[in-house]
Amino acid sequence: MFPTINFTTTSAYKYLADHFIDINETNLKSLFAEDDERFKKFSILFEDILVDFSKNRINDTTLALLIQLARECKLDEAIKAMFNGDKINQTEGRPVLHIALRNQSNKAILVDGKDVMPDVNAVLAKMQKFSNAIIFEEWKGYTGKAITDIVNIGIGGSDLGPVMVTEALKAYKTRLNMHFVSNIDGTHLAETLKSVNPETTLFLVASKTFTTQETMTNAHSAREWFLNSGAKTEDIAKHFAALSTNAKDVAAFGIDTENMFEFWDWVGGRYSLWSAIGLSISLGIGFDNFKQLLAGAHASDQHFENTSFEQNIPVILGLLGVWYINFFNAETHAILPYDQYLHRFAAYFQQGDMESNGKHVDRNGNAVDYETGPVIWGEPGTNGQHAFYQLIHQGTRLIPCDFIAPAQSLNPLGDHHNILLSNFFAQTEALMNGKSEEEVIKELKNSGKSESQIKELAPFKVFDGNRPTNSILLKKVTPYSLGSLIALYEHKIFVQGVIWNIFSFDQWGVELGKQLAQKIQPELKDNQPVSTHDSSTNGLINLYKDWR
Ligand SMILES: O=P(O)(O)OC[C@H]1O[C@@](O)(CO)[C@@H](O)[C@@H]1O
Repeated sequence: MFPTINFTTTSAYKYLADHFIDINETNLKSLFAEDDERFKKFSILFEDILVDFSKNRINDTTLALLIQLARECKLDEAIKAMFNGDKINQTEGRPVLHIALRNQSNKAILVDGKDVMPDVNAVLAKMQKFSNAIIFEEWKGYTGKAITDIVNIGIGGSDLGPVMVTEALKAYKTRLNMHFVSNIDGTHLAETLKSVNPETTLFLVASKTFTTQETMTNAHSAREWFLNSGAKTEDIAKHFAALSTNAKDVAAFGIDTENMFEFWDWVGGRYSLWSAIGLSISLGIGFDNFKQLLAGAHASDQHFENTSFEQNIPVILGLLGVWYINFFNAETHAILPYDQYLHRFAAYFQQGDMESNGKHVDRNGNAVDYETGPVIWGEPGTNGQHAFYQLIHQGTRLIPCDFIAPAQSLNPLGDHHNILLSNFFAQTEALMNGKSEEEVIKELKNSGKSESQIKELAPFKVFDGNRPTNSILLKKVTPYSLGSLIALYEHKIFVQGVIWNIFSFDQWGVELGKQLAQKIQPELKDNQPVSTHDSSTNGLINLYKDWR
C-alpha cells in the first residue's frame, strides 16, 4: 500500500514554512521584473496545451521545496500503486483504475490477478455497435421509427461528466437530441418529458450501484410515462438501456441485460465518464469522438506516470494548490473557463475535487490538523467578470484561479474571440500587477477630479494585485484536448490527496444525509404532526404538512 506520511512532519514542510515568510513579502510584479525568463521557466507545453504557472507566488526555491515535499511524501510510489492496480481505495477495498478505461496501449492491468483490458475493450465495442445503430437509424423504436432523443437518467458522477462533456463538445454533436435528468425534483423529469416523443426516445438509466434513490425513482417514473403512452412491457427493451455494475437490479427493473453496459467497482462514480457511463457522450458526439476523448486522457495518463515532477503538470498544479491552501490559508479555488461550451467544467470538478478531497480523517484514521480539499467554484468568462471578480480583485480572500481558454474558437464570429481572449489575458495581468495608489491618483487627476475628490476616491480604486493565477491555453477544444485536460485535473486531485495523506476515492460523507432522508420520508406520508426531531426539523416538517 502506498505510504501514510504526515506532510507537516517532513523537512520540506519546515523549509516551506520558513520560505513562506520571504515569499509573502515579495510580490509578483517584482518577481517578473527580476527574471525575464519567468514565463519560460514556469510554463509547460504538453502537446497542444500550454500551462503557464508563472503568475504564482513562487520562485525557484519554492518550486524546489514543493517538489521535495512531493518526494518526501513518496508521491512516486503512490502513482505507481495506482497504475499497478493496487487497492488504494482502501476503505472500500478497491483499486482505482479509471486509467484502464482509456488505456490505449492495451498493456495488461491486473485486478486480483486478472487482466481487465479484455472486458474494458468488450464494453467499448458494445458501446460502439450500439451508438452506431442508434445514430445511423438502424435501431428502431416500438413503432418502427428511428430514435431522435436520448434521455440520460443519472446523478453525480452518472450525470455531471456526460453533461459537461456533451456541452463542451456540442460543436461535434450528432443528430441526436441529448437530455439529462438528475434531480429527484419532479420538475426535472416532467420538463424533459414534455419535449420528447415516447416512440423515438431512448432512456439511459445510468447508475453504478443501480440503487441511487433519485435515479431509480426517475427511471421508474420514466418507465411509467412510457407505458402510459401506449407502449407495452415488451417495448421497454427498445427504449431503455442501463449503464451499471449491478446486473441483478438492472434485470429486476425490467431492462434486458443485453441492453446493459457494464462497468466495474474499480471505477469511481466521479471518474466514470470514460466508462459505460459515457454512452450518452458516445451517442451525443459519436463513438469516434468518444475514442478521441479517451485517447487525450490516455496521453495525460502517460504524461503523469512518466514525466519528472519538475515538468509534470498534475504534480505542479497539485503542489501549487497545497502551497496556497496550507501556507496562504486559501479556502477556495476558482476554475474560470473562457469558453462558453465549458460552462459546466467547474461544476464537474466540484464533485471531482470536493468529493475526493473533502476529507478530515487521514489514511491512518486520525483527524488531520491541517486543511485539505478546497471549495471549487467558477463560471465561464467573461460572465464571471460581471458577477464575482470584484471579490477576486479587491476582496479580503486569496483566491487562486485557473483561467482556461482555447486559441481557436469553434464559432468564429467577427471580433468576438479576440475580445474574449483579450479579457482572458487582461484578468490575470490585472490580478498580478494590480493598480498602485500612485497610478490611481494620476488617473483621477487626468480625469479632472479635485484634490478632495481624489483623496476620497483613491482608496477604493487601488488594486493590491499579487493575486495568483494559472493560465491554461488550449490550441482548440477538441475531444482529444478535452480528454487530456480533464485527466490532468483528475491527477492533480490525486496528487493533493497523497500530500494530505487522505483517501481520495471513497465518499462516506454522502451517506448520512441520505440515511436521515430515508427516515423522514415515511413521516411525510400523512398529515400527522411530527415530534421526533429537533424543534427546527419538527417545525419545518409540520409547516410543510400544513402548507402542501
Ligand atoms: O452512479 P450511482 O451509483 O447512481 O451514484 C451516483 C452518485 O452518488 C454518489 O453521491 C455516491 O452515492 C456519487 O459518488 C455518485 O457519483
